[in-house]
Amino acid sequence: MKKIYFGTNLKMYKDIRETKRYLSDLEARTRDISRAEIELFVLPSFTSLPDACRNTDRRLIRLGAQNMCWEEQGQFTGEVSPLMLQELGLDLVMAGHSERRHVFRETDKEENCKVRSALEHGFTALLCIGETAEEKECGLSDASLRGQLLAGLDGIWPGQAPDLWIAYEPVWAIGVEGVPATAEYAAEKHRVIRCCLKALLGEAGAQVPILYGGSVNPDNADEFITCAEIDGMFVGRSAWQAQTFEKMIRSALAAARRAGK
Ligand SMILES: O=C(CO)COP(=O)(O)O
Repeated sequence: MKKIYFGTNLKMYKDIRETKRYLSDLEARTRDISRAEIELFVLPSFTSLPDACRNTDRRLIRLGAQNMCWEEQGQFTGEVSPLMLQELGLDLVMAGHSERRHVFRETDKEENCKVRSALEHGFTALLCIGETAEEKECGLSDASLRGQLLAGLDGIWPGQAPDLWIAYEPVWAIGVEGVPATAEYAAEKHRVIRCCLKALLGEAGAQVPILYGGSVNPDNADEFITCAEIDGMFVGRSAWQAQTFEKMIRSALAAARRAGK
């Protein structure tokens, strides 16, 4: 029985009070699901993190940051350092979300610095990768994914693989304008990613969880999760109501087990 990963990125939504209410609701609703079966995580806004950390049972919901600076301290106005996140006792740090790469123009090199720093500071690092619509149209999806992995994981060694998660989020599939990938397409790209992880990290690369994200919703989650290649779901909009997320988790988990996962 494989552990199934379910996570949500709250992006720039929910204030401190809303985040607190959401987390306690999600915690209560999913308490009975064995954490040997699922890994549940939430990435709130920076301002909500201290309160979220104080009030959440971290055995039930792991908490992470949506972004982080790779430097410990210095003249980096507006950035949040790994030491500051360590103070909160966070579990994970995300790097390379499509909105960071494409709205804020972050580079592969920067994502790599963040992944390295997150791992060095004892966090689980969640590296997001995904091709753009143009790359897909030009048949460059696989090359783009390989490139982002090669650059993003530069300097990472197999011993660090147990603390590494990957999210495959095609840029064209994310957000209100996004069109979800078909499960078949997502599974195919997960195979490309797995192959690359093995080439980079050897056998340790075979164990790194790969999550799919991009317009996951209650109608398509079961189909994604029944694919052998897909280890979990990374959800935006459809997870921001605890009740909807709970239903999605229960349904997807049951579908995964029926599929023999
Ligand atoms: O960006 C995402 C998760 O990080 C996905 O967002 P949506 O599920 O809203 O498309």
